[in-house]
Amino acid sequence: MVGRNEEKARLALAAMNKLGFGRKQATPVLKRLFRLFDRQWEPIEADSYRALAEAILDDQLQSQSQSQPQHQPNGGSGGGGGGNEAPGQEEELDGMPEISTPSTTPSFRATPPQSSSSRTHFRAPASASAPPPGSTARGIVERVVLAPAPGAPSPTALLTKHKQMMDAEFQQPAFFPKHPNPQPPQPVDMDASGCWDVQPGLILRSRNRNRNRNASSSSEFNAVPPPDRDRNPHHISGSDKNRAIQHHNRNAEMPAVSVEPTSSSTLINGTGSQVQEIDVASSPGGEVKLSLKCSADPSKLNMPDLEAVYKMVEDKYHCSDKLLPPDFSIPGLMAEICQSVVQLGTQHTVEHITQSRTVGNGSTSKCVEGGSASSTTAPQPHSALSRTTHDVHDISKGQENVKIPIANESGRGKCPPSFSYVPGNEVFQNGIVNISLAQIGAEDCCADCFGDCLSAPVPCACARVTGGAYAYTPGGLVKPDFIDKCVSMNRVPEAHHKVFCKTCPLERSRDKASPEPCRGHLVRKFIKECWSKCGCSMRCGNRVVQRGIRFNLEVFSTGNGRGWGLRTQNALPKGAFVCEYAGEILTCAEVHERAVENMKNARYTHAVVLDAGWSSGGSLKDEEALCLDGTFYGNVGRFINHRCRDSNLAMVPVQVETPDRHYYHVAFFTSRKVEALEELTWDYGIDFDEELGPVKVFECLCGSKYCRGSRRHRQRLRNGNGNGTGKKRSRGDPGQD
Ligand SMILES: C[S@@+](CC[C@H](N)C(=O)[O-])C[C@H]1O[C@@H](n2cnc3c(N)ncnc32)[C@H](O)[C@@H]1O
Repeated sequence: MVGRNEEKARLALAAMNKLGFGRKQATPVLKRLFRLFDRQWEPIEADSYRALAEAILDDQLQSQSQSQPQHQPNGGSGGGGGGNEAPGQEEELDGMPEISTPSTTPSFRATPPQSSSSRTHFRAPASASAPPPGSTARGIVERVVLAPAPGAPSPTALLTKHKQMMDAEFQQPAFFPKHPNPQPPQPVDMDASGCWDVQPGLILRSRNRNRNRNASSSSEFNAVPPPDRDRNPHHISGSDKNRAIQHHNRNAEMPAVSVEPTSSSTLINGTGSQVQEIDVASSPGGEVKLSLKCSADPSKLNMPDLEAVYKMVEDKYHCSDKLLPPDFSIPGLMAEICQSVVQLGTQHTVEHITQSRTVGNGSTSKCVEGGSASSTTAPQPHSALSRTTHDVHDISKGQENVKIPIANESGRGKCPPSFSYVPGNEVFQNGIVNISLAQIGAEDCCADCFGDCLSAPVPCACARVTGGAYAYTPGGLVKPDFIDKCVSMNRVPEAHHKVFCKTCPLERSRDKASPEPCRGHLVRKFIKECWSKCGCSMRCGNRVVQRGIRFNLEVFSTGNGRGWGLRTQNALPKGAFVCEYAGEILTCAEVHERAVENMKNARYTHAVVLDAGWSSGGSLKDEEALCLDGTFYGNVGRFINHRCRDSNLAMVPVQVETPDRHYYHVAFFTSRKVEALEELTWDYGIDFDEELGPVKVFECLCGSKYCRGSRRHRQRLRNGNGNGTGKKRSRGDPGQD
């Protein structure tokens, strides 16, 4: 074993030698690391001996700071830089071969410059350098280096980790960039205590690091001095709290930057642990120091092993299905680390990570997501549903025929709010959807057909719904005249036939005791597709919607206040099926309840009323008055934004599984040719002036010249000088109930 160690040590020292570290300097550090890593070579050899090189660099810096009188710790010998070893620890790597230092200049030399004024370091104030009273034990300094992430980053790649045993005298852990800078850095004296706060309570002044050196002691920081705003030229008000904040140190020579985590990155799990502070300090020499502060009940906290913390965080990310969650962010990752420190550090009171699998900015990873594989979604309150991460490469996670990426032009890793992707509708709770083969009579299907109904000489029974002619062309498009009629229904609803319920379930859902009179429901044109009882094949031209999305779509951030939107990657002809609006099938009453609840949480309910087949004079039972809610379970249809009048999509009710018109598919077809990358929009048919009690209608930002929901337009109507058409009912608005 000694022979193997000898050889390993020889190679390690040779590698260090190439970096300009002599044997004398490298050997003691190597010995320390060897012991620290339980005599394992793997962590030492990893990344071309990176841990070793960094530890040597640390030693160099430490020994330099030790040599500075103002930072000389009280007593104790120099640190590891000179290779001082505790007695009795020499023998571990006996037989280490002598390696001569080459006289040639190495590719980069990490040897510190001669004078302390020409090096860069971060150091605690002199007063903070003294070891805590009575402290003689070796402390553990644990460092997290956020490494640059070339290519697709992984949490493991982002975190380079090593631990370094340090003597108690080593009070000033130095922070380095990942690679030593070949150019000697500019002289910097980074007195962290010189950084001030601009936001008391949010960003704290740097603290006495020495207090937190004992691994088993609880965290203790210096009290926060009041901010000296007069002296701070960069005071930023609370409204700017998500921005990077410039701090200046007291002598205003060395800038430091403090970055607060965004509010979402501090939304952590039930342990209540959050990143209270993320400080980023930079020096003109290009060095950057990051520090995290999180807090836990000091009476319960025992500093956990950093490896365990890393493992906990890595486990969470591995659970996010190989890809990083789309809402991945560095502050989110830091939050995970803080959270894991606290969780592990207080493990005797908090269960291990099975309780919490949050990743990124608080989204729950897929591996614990309940999902919705069954045809009925869970009846628990949705506010309590766990959150789902999105796959930026395909928001449908493989559930559609095509991948539907989330375009992220801003490059900031932004992501749509969490919801569970379902390619088709799911019954929530009380809604009755009568889907049974027995219900499909001979008149509702074409059992005798074969192959493609569209190529048969006589249209089949399924075409009866569309007047005996198929709505689709052999090329799979909806015929232009059919689409035009659907469009016209949205553009001039008053010119189309409406039915009026005796007692309207929509009104009942809002006020059961004394519902308002029905405001009418447009009688829409349906398409009936062939289905299971039909004799034709799946390739029959009368099966379009049921075959799913065919065109390449993408979800994108509109960037103009309308949130996320849907667009096509390629040009689309008129009449092309884009997608359906899928979601939970709820009764109108259930949706209204949800909408009111969501409103309290400043969240819109994305629901569409399935009233296209409500018949005249009837009195629909509550459980038959259905809606589709895509808020929590939905497909890409939930991203289609509203555009007043000249939208490029038309909504068509399509019957697939049942002739019962209380339930149908809400299918979107292009109402005209659409250009590549053009946003896909639909006129929700909203009356923006309608009062819906607690449920608010959004202010329309569609930009159409026909816009009826902009603030200006509504103001004009209120002032009486608009040409409003009077009150009309909003029916298909996925932005309200
Ligand atoms: C079905 S969702 C559409 C997707 C949504 N933009 C998102 O980010 O999830 C409907 C919601 O989008 C927003 N929205 C849609 N069209 C809009 C428009 N023209 N102007 C302003 N907001 C709009 C409203 O908040 C509405 O409640």
